[in-house]
Amino acid sequence: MRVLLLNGPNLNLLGTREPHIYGADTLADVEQRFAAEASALGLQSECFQTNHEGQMIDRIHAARLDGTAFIVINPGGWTHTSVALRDALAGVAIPVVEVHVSNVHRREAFRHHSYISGIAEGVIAGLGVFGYSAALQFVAGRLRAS
Ligand SMILES: O=C1C[C@@](O)(C(=O)O)C[C@@H](O)[C@@H]1O
Repeated sequence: MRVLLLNGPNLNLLGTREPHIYGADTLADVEQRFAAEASALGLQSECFQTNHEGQMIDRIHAARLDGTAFIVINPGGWTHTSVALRDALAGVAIPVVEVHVSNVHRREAFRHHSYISGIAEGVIAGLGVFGYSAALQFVAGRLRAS
């Protein structure tokens, strides 16, 4: 069973970007932990980050054909702007967990709306980078049950 971790724009800057909001862990830390935890749960995983919306949409389309059973995605700023990203996720019909490092609901009003939440199985926000691990635990339980 393969889980795909997707990170959108600016998440390559984790660890240096606004650390008071996003913490000190880098994207490499997050991806290494995700791969190790997935493997311990008996899951295959792949991690992908891009700052380019079209590349993200192409990666999501490819997931339809590469055996991806679940997508964990932090869509970054596209959360609040991208109908196209939502359509791509809905179009491939792979279940999705949406993760935000920060508590978007405690931040600026423009972060309160997500185009992704309406097509996600669940949403995690504000748990820091632990949110990725929490998502993975949920996914492992779901895949075990199926
Ligand atoms: O880039 C990001 C990161 C974020 O998705 C988060 O992980 O908290 C929250 C978004 O509002 C923001 O644009």
